[in-house]
Amino acid sequence: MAVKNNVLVCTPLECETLEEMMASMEKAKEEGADPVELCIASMACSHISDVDKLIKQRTLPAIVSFRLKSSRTLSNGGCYNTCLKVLKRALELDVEFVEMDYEVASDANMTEYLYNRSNSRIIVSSYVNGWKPSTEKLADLIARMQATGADVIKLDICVDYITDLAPVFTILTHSQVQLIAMAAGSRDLISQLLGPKFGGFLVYGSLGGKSIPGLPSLLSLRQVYKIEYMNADTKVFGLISNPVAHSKGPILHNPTFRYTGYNGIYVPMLVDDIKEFFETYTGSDFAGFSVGIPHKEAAVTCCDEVHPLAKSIGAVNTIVRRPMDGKLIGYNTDCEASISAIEDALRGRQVSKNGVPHSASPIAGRTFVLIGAGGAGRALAFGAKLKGARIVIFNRNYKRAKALAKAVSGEALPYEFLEKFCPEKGMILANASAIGMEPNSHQSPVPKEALRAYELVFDAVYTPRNTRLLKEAAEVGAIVVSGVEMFARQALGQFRLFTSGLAPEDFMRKLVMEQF
Ligand SMILES: O=C1C[C@@](O)(C(=O)O)C[C@@H](O)[C@@H]1O
Repeated sequence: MAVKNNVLVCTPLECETLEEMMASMEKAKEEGADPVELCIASMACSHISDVDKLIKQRTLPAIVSFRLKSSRTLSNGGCYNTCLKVLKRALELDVEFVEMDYEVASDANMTEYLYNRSNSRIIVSSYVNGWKPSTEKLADLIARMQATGADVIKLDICVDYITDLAPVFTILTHSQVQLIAMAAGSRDLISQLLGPKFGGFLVYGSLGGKSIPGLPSLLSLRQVYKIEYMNADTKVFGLISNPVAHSKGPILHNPTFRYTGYNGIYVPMLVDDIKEFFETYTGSDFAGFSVGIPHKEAAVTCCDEVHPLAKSIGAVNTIVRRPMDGKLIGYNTDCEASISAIEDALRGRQVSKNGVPHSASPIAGRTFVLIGAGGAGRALAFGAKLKGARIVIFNRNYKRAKALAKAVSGEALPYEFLEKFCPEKGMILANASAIGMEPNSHQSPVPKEALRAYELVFDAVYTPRNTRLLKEAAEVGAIVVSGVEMFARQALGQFRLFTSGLAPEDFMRKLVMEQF
């Protein structure tokens, strides 16, 4: 049985009135918050007098904070005085935690209160903004903040790239003082998700199931990531992609880690520069990666060794750090996943004369029309070629289409010809472009009438499950194969590589059916 850590999960409450604060607190309790942060600066001026009541009636342990920068209605001078008043009162009322900006904690007016506090623990916070964090600079800032008598130090960090978080993790790991690192931006989600692994004192989650940039939802922290079970030995797996928020990987891999008893976490990583990412995160803690758009081709050059199939495809969607020597090994699980999904669907229909399914690939000798020449397109093209199909490629960037066609001895045609392309009936169509993906689910790469030329239509897009392309293909009588099928199969292949052989296929399939 896994042991729980003692990391606190907190949700900040920013409400205008006492009633709203109380109602949100109840909701936070239901969603699994340990303490709530009562952000008093968010309360309207006329309700500040309710702070006493709010603290006394709280139903969860609380952090009372007054962030000077976010005071809703008060002018600067009034704001500062109100801030001191609120924090002093919170100390008098012995609230569990009182949080204050570094400049407030350094104010002589607070010294006596800080010194004479009884049970309240003091969180001193500072913004790390406008400079790139380094371990030296962060350590220096922490030392200065500690001198105020803080029990806990909080760094409110603003970074441009996911790689800027590496020194933050180093500081979290080595800090002698209890530390909170809060980085709120779309590239910073892992600052909260991995906080418990690196020894963070507390992490934040948002209320109401909504994750806002940089802040995972409380519900996902509790139900998907189960971060209360994370510890220093937890291996980190991540999806390197841009965009990344659409991925269902976390809701598939995380429960599967727990089901198999593997101590791992799978997190979305919004990465801009994959090369820089691997130059920065070199430790064995970062054990494996899925690679999504647009990095699958560049990923090949980041690996120390690449599996022959991935090498010939020229795209990697899975990277494992080999425990023995730390080398990065690249694989491609998209190819087998997509081609086997198409084959199985065709086999469902194709039965030989004596009633036994054909053993040869049902793709062999067929015309395979491919839209897209990126990482997923390359996997499909090479897979179809291996099975003996004739490949015709359409891609908005014609040069890329031609290069891929050359590599698979196929043909590239200008994108405008796609709509009218109908050399024969009964072809196979595969969309490996992002057309039709949420939020553009009203789009389809091929008009409905043109779909009559195809026996089977496959869409690599899996959000939504039933894309417009697939709906229209089904309406004209084609066999349809959803990207969800490919997603499930490629994820199973990844999980096997991540864990050196675990492959709970039935469990993963059931999850996909229930959750997608
Ligand atoms: O194409 C996909 C989907 C994916 O990017 C995701 O959305 O989770 C993960 C990749 O590994 C895979 O090849």
